[in-house]
Amino acid sequence: MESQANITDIVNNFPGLPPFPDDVSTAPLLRLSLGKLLAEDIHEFERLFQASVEIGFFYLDLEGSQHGTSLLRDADELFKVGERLFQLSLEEKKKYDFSAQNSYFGYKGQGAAVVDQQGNLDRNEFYNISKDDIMGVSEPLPAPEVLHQSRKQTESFMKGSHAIVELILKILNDKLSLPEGTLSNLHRLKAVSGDQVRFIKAPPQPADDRRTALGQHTDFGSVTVLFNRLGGLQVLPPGAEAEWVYVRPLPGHAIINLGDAMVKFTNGLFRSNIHRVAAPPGIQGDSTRYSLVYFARPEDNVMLRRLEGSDLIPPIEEDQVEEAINSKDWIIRRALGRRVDLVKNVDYDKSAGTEQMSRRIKV
Ligand SMILES: O=C(O)CCC(=O)C(=O)O
Ligand SMILES: [Fe+2]
Repeated sequence: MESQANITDIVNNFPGLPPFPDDVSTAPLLRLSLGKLLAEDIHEFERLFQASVEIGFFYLDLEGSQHGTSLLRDADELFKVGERLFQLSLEEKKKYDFSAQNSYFGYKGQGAAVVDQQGNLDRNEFYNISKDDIMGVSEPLPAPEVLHQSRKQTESFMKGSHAIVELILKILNDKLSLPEGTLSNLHRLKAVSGDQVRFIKAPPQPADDRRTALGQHTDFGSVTVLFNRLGGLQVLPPGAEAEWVYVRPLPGHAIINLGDAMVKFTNGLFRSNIHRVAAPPGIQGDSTRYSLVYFARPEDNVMLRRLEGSDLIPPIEEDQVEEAINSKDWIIRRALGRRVDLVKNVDYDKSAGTEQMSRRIKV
């Protein structure tokens, strides 16, 4: 992996927010450029492939291309929407908790999910907006006025993020020498899928009781486009001896990571790295943390199994059994399986993803 020297030359902190401390360990993620990927820079394609195999997380520099700067503008607007959304009363927000209908769209209150095997509860709120709702592929869900008013911005952010996902999938498809369009045909913008935008708010935690706000997990889908501004996101690099390290937020960048579906499609060639959200480090811990995420997932009926057609994808081993599960069922199991308000006795392991495979520890 590259050293972090290449990020010291950019503006490291977000205006109006306390700085990320210099004395905590950070993940040396590759910093890729959207402009270079769009210009078909083959060295940049190679780095994307490398990041997908080695850790499954990287920064994407969005400055310097029109697509990137317009996505950054949309993200800025939606950060403001997220603040207004979470300011609504709890009573109002709870009207949009659709989990009882087996849906992971809408509101999730703080403390609704367990974050570890000990049963500790999460410390953040979510609001998930369905791509299909915004794109007119499904019936619109009830939503608070602030979200009705920002539908156009949400649509623009979704399209911009989805286009980045498509670009990444196309490059990885070519790198794997899969038949043209294999990956993008499983992620069509107008097909029914669990793609969503997520707003997250984590309030400051008491100084003497700072814990995990969002439990360790791998993302469920294919490609995640994440915007955050305060530290707190941590990744667990591969290997038995690995320790949690922070991902330092960088202005002008998205953090991109691969999810379980990409691990399954490539039978473990690509990684879906384990990550979690801890309290923001140092003086950042006194501020409210917001994130904005676009999760791209395979279309609902896509089976999550090894793809045929690439010599680079390892074959299924003799003692390996592939579970027959489609994208929709996988996501519901993972998204709702750790909800204490829905499941009587949460079986933490039953709703696990590809963590074991991603840790690259042979058992
Ligand atoms: O808030 C963040 O930085 C990460 C959130 C995350 O990992 C998720 O929502 O899956
Ligand atoms: Fe995540």
